[in-house]
Amino acid sequence: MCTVYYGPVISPQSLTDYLALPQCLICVSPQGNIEWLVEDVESTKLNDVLSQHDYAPSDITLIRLDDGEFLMPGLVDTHTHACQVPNLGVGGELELLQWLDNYTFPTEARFKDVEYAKRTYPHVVRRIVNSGTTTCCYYGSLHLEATKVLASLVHTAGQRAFVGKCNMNRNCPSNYIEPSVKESVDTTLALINYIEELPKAADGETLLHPILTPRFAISCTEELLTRLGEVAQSNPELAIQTHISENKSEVELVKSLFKTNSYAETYDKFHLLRNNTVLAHGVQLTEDEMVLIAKRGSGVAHCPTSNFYLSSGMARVGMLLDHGVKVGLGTDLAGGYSPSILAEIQHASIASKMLAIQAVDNKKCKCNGGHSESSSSGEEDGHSRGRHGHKQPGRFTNQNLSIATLLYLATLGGAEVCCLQDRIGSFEQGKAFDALLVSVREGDTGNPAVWGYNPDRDLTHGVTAQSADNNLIEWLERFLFCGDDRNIKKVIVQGRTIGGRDYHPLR
Ligand SMILES: O=c1[nH]c(=O)c2nc[nH]c2[nH]1
Ligand SMILES: [Zn+2]
Repeated sequence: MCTVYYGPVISPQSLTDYLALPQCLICVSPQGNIEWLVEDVESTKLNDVLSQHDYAPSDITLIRLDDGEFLMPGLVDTHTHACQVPNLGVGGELELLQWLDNYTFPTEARFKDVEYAKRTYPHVVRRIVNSGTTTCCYYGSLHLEATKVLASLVHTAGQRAFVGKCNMNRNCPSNYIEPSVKESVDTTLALINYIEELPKAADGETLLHPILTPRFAISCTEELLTRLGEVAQSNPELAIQTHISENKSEVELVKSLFKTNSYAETYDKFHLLRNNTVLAHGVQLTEDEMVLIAKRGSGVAHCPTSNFYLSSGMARVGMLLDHGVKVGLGTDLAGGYSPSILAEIQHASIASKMLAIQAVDNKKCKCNGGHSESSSSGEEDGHSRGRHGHKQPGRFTNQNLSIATLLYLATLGGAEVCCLQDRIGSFEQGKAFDALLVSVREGDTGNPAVWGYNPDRDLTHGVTAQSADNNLIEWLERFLFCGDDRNIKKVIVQGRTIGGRDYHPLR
């Protein structure tokens, strides 16, 4: 039986535009795909529309959204570390390389104990799902068995995901390092095989995918990257995730270890930059690297919470977009301290505003003469020069990210980074129904912030057609900036509810 949702719907369209449809009808097939969508349906016309699609009301399950509720595409987390969740919110006084040695490697080393993984990972996956993440790119630890536990849990939960086991055979502590290239590659292949052999839904599509996960260039020898590049080349569909250019000391170390001119060039040398590569961070990327990444079609996981927390800097998202690089958002737990992509939306917005403010300040300095050019995080910003010698920004460079752009990065942009844009990220006929049912009603959610403490706004008395689309735009904005998991009533993947406040599987 099909499920038909009726009510307000938000759906991204492009980096600069999204649909806010107050009275939308979405029909979801038993397989969880969007059969059809009708944008403007008055309540009185509901049965007419159903019968136009050859349905009698008894043929379908109708879910009418309550006042103050809306549907939006599920959030995509393009980069997180399941094995660092036990360390959330600790260690933020350090920068990347010291933080890895002092906090992160010891935390991940505990997953050698499979029983620890079995106790820990269920909470990790549940928390991430209930945060509204319908698709997630997970890093596991370097351990095969613990990462199989993670993969099985994600599979059972029904989340759309990529799960990878870290490859790391140098510059790591002796109790948390792979003993040989062979062991690293063999266990990687074993995990890929394990994930591919997990049971498939009879009529559904595969939600869980393996992903090649060289931790970062510093923790991999040339021989290991060569072998991983070969694995990648023999399997073009296999996704790849790694870190790139997060921190200045890291970038310098990579260039000296590999004798390359840039971090991106290093991965490219080993055939690891391609259209299904997810590159976390990119804070320090130069414009030449952006050009190369765009040429290879790789995507960047922008992780602003982590970038602020570990004092890495602010990724130039606008410039990446102007170079045609695909960009999504990532929580990067536990470099980031929130499992919610909403926190990344908020921090991405702030980071873009900081960059815009700095750009204006730098420009004023130049106009007054005498100051050297600087950019927030790189040594150059490389735009073509205008008549007065000022660099000319593109459409997004140095601009505040708009609500439309933030929404896009969190949904369809993330889907592009994962090469899943034909399946998820927006509501379109034929796509999978991966969605959130959001409520902004205070009484419903226990989150007064979203309702704005305004006694004159009483949704219980209904939304008028005239005011509805304005309200909807406002609801979205409030949810993105003041919302949290209390506002997410249902987390839906491939048509199936897998989490959210209303999800009580054991009852
Ligand atoms: O934010 C990060 N988290 C990590 O675990 C990591 N490893 C390498 N580089 C990293 N960056
Ligand atoms: Zn990371």
